[in-house]
Amino acid sequence: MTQKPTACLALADGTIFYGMGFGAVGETVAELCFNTAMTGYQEIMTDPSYAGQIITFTFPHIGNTGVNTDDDETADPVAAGMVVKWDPTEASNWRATGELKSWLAARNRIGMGGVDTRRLTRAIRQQGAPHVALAHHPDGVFDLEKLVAKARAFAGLEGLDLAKDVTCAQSYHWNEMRWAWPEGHQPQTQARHKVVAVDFGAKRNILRCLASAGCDVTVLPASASAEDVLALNPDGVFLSNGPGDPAATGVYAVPMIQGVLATDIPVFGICLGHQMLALALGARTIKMNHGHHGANHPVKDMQTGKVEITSMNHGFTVDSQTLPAGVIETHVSLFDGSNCGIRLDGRPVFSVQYHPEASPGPQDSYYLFERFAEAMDTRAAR
Ligand SMILES: NC(=O)CC[C@H](N)C(=O)O
Repeated sequence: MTQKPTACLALADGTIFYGMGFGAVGETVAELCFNTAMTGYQEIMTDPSYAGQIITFTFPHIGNTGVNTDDDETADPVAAGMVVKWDPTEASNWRATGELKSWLAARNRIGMGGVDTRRLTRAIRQQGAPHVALAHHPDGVFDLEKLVAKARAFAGLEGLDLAKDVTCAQSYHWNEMRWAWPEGHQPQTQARHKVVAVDFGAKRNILRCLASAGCDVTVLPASASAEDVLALNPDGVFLSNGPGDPAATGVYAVPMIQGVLATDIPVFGICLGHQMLALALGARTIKMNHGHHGANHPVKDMQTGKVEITSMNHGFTVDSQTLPAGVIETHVSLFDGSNCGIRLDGRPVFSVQYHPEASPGPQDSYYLFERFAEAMDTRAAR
């Protein structure tokens, strides 16, 4: 780096990384993770599950496709900041309607380029997701001691209910479908099933996938009780992804889920929804060393032996050792053997740790939305 650094990342262990700031000016503290996806930085930055985290992108060219008005997974970026190898260049893509840098600045998020992201990623893998302070000051003046102290003072994501910060304020209706079709799948143009989706920080493409599988979706805030959910007389209940510690959000969500499980209504959960379904069934969740964040994670379907390439974003995991009798492990990560899916024996209740809606990522797992719709068809036919 020949220019004077304008950004600085301080890890709680005292390690300092310098780079060039972009986006918003200021300071922020968070947990640091790395994401290995080669595309989809806009979807990643706006995934509500990233609340409380700064993302290191291992793919070096971030920003070159700009930003557009279609790819946000929620209204604002939710990740606390981004760290990249190269300073983003000007956008060059037919879909671009703006530049990453000004988009980040307008949304008050800090970016830092010119970083040795390989070294940083190794640090994350070795020490576990570190607590960090990220500063962007155009004058290049940093109080390093204060930044390290800020990073140390950050308590981390364990025990944090962040779903309450990113859930919708009020219930709403969703019927927008996907724009593109995964190969071999057909859109269901008739909404056949009334689904309640409980929003712990839902990505828009999940709601689109539900609509595309034939669901008429009513989204409820995370604080919804079982009575609120059942009052809508749903054909199926969906539990969304979301940020933070599943055990903390589970304090109020688990009783809701257990109330739903007392009926015969089909239930489908993704990521945080998967973790909290597991909690509701009596399992435990634990914090991972550095989590899984990327768009190429191989997962094995334990029933068929088939491997799916999946999109992932999680820092907690269901401890498969604690799955009670009657809860079947359906999917397992081929990277580390961690749990990636469960189902309740003999019941249309299932969930996955990964993201079948992709955004970004491969479309291998879209069948799960259709499986949910089929479960509702089966119940209706009884
Ligand atoms: N994408 C998600 O829903 C993330 C779930 C949870 N917050 C985790 O980090 O494990």
